[in-house]
Parts: sequence; structure tokens; C-alpha cells
Amino acid sequence: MSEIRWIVLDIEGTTSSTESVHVGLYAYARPRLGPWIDGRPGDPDVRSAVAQVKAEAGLPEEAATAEVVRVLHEWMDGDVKATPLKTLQGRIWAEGFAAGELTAHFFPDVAPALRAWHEAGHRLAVFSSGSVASQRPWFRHTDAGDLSTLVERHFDTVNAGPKREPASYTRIAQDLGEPATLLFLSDVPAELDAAAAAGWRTTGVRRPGEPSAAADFGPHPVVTSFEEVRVR
Ligand SMILES: CSCCC(=O)C(=O)COP(=O)(O)O
Ligand SMILES: [Mg+2]
Repeated sequence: MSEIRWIVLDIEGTTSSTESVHVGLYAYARPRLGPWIDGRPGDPDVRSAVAQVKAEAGLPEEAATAEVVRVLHEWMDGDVKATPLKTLQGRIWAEGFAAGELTAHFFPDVAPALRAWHEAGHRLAVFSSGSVASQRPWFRHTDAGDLSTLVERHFDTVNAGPKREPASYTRIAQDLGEPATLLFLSDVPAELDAAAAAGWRTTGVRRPGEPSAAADFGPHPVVTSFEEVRVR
């Protein structure tokens, strides 16, 4: 079997608790979305994200910010991983981290494992629905110290594609290397299925108390902690 060169990490439910994302980050973004959008009328990324929200939600182009925010809130309530929502959330969170108002939660086994894997020569990347703009500060401002220097590459639904589609993993492999040398860790079986279909190695992360505790991981190896992940 090929040596594992890159370990690619999902965030929510894998490195970090779902509660910390939903209660910590989502609650931070929720009241800020409207004023934040209205405060950046000339920002091309914000304009593009707002236009995408309207298109995806079937709103007219002239819809008011309040209508857009209503859709964004609905998506957050359903944890819909819509790219324009992730773009807007990510920019707001990045400011929150920079201002010292947010700290990222990591499960206690994660930071020691990342340091050990890095020390052993494995390279680390992230593939999350959370935007790259939010992934970077998430790993920099953590309750386990600054982990950002361990992570060399960041992928999201913009630069790689949807996480449940094999083509996204093929795209990442074109960047990182031979699929059989890439290991993806995730709490979502459909994401692991997509990675495996692209030739990647996979491990399901079933953490007690997380939504994945009841998931069926099918043929994928399963761990409950990063201490159990086989990287050989
Ligand atoms: C930088 S943390 C943002 C987390 C987030 O918004 C998200 O949707 C996480 O989804 P994942 O693909 O990591 O399960
Ligand atoms: Mg996840």
C-alpha cells in the first residue's frame, strides 16, 4: 500500500465540535450579516455572494438586504453548506478572529496528533465547506495554540468544489499528488464515499455526542479520536 503523504482534514465534527461551529461561529455571524452586507456596497466579493444568494433562493435582483438575510438565516438553521453563505460568514468570522472576539475549539486529541503527524513528515491540508478565509484564522486562533503553521494547504467549495462530489477530490489530487497517497478524515460518510471514488484513502471520524455518532460509515475505517488514526 502507498505511503500516506498528505492528511486532509474536515473541520466541523472532525477536528472541532459541531456545537462550537453552530453556537460559536453561526451565532456570531447571524446578527452581523445585514449590517455587514449594507456596509460594503462596493465590495465585489460581497456583491457577487449576494447575487448568488438571490439566484439560488429565487429572489428578484432588486430584493432588499432583509430578504437576503432571511434566506441566509434559513440556510444557517438547516446547516446548508451554500457557497455564498460560506463566503459571507467567512469574511465576518475572519474579522471576529482578528479582533480577538472568536476562538476556535479543537477536540483535545487533535493538536497533539497534528503536531506528531507533521513531525513524522506527513503534510497537512484542510478541505472544509467553511471558506478558506475562515479556515486560516480558525487554525491560527485556537484553544490549543496557533496550529496554522502545520497546515500547508486549504481547500473549500470554491477552489475544489462540493464535498460530496468525487470530482472535487480529483481536483485536489491534481494539486497534492497521487490519490492513493492522500488520506481524508471526515465525519460525513457521503464525503468519504466521494473521496474513495476518486481513489483516496479515507477514515471516518465518529465522535461521541456528534451527529456522526449514529452514522453508517459503510466500508470506511472508523475512529473515535485522532489517536486511533492509522497513517501508515
Ligand atoms: C472555519 S470553520 C467554519 C466551519 C463551517 O462553516 C463549516 O461549514 C464546516 O463544515 P465542514 O465541511 O468542515 O464539516
Ligand atoms: Mg464535517
